[in-house]
Amino acid sequence: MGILIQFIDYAEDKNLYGYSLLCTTIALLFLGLFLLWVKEWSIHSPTKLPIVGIESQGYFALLRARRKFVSDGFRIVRDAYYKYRGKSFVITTNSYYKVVLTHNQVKELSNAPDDTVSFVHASAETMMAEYTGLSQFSVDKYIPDVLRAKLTQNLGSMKEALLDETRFALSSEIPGSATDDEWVPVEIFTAVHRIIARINGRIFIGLPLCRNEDWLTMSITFTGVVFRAIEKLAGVPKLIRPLYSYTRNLVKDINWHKRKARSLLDPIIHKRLEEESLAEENGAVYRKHNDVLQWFTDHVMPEHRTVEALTEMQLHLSMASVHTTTLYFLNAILDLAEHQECIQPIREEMEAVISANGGALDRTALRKMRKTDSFFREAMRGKFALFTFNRKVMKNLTLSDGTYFPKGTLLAAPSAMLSTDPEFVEDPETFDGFRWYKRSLEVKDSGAEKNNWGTTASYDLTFGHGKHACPGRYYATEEMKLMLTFILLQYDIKYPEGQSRPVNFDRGEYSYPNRAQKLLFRKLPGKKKFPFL
Ligand code: HEM
Repeated sequence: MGILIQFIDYAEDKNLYGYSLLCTTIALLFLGLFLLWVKEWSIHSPTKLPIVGIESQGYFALLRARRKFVSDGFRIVRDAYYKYRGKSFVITTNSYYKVVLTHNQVKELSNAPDDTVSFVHASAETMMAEYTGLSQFSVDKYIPDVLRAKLTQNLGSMKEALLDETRFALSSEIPGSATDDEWVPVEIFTAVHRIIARINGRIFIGLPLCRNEDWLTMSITFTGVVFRAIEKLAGVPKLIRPLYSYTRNLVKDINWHKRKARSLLDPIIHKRLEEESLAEENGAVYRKHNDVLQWFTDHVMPEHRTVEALTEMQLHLSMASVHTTTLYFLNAILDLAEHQECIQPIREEMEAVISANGGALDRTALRKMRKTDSFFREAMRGKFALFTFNRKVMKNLTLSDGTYFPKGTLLAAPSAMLSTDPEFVEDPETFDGFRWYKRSLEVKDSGAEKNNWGTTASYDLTFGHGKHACPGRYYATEEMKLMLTFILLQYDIKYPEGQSRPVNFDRGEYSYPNRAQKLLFRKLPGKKKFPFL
């Protein structure tokens, strides 16, 4: 202290007082930043639970653990899941600590109020919303509210649009064979991605924009652009993220997509709004469009009836739906091409239920395709995502088993582990396409729907569970069944000679099928089996 006073006296003498004050301020600032840095990059847990994935103490060990999670996250979580069986633990992912919940804890939290555990705040944090600008409309809950209130209920009235677009999408993306005997190679990832983006576009924004190539490309690429920005941000400490994001202009591509999407939607939204107000002025009835854009327009507060807000919601919707459904369908079709023995029983069931339904492919027929249902559900066990049911604790919380979570803790359920745990699934290592179908035959009427694809449980979390369970899941499952029906009633599929189901590639929290894989398609001989094809 004496030295400091002497230094200040000296500085005053030498008229250096202002200069030394500046130096001290800068030094304190750096000290503060350093302490914040140490806090973020030190090994600590939000709770007293064991931390997994870190091999030793110290800053560099934590850095290594975060990198390791990206390459080996599935294995690390699997080892810990069985080591601490029935108990929760903490994992350091590439950027956060997350508490990994048990299925009983998922059950307890599944309908907890949003001011206790929040889905939206967890998404905003993990999607780095403050940099990527992705929180604005999810916080308003417009998207899930509209989907819950309108989408599933309107699937019946959208039947013709769904059939029309599926037919158009398949004929556009799957090349026809010249002769019935010819096998044609199809880049299956690209084809499925585009088919799903096309069908979603028809339901989300309608004709003609859904067939616009720019819109199609954007609804496919937006997710990748956002996730690339998130991955880059996750690799740098929180402290320098604002500077990093600004200097690297990470949101440049996101903003470009938003501008482009706005320019495409602008004339459509304006036309619709003008026609509606003209009809109102003339006392005429405005015939509303039957698509998600119309439902959003009707639902939002007046200040959000703008091109900017409605476009942003459409981009969010693409992000929630296009990649997820593509990865799901891709896993299933790769499994189906491998399990040739399942193709004919599924095809026969499709033909039988459609014939019994008077030749119509509608929701009633789709619901009765229980072998298809079972196959899809089996295809996703242990794949897709390491975690779902992501939540953020909004106030200090103690669960009934005594586990304590301080405010701010991020929670997640190990969905890939639960769906491959022998406690919940008999003989989990075996792929059995008709597992859930056989189970549904064993249980009597009321229990049968538990085996339905799309029904969630605390140990079956592909679509999450509880009050935030995916509101698009009934649409997604019907869309995928529809696609598969169109494929199997018109084509045979198989792997190119000498190839078989490629193993998925795990990266961080996600599991990806091989995107370069080709499948061979061959037109079935004879005339079309049903008029809707
Ligand atoms: C196979 C495809 C899909 C999968 C695997 C999937 C999976 C999920 C999961 C795991 C969640 C979180 C649930 C939770 O934490 O409890 C979720 C939420 C959500 N999904 Fe999906 N989803 C799919 C398709 C779709 C589609 C097609 C749409 C839109 C039409 C959609 C819209 C949403 C929305 C808006 C949420 C947020 C729900 C909320 O805020 O409460 N998803 N989805």
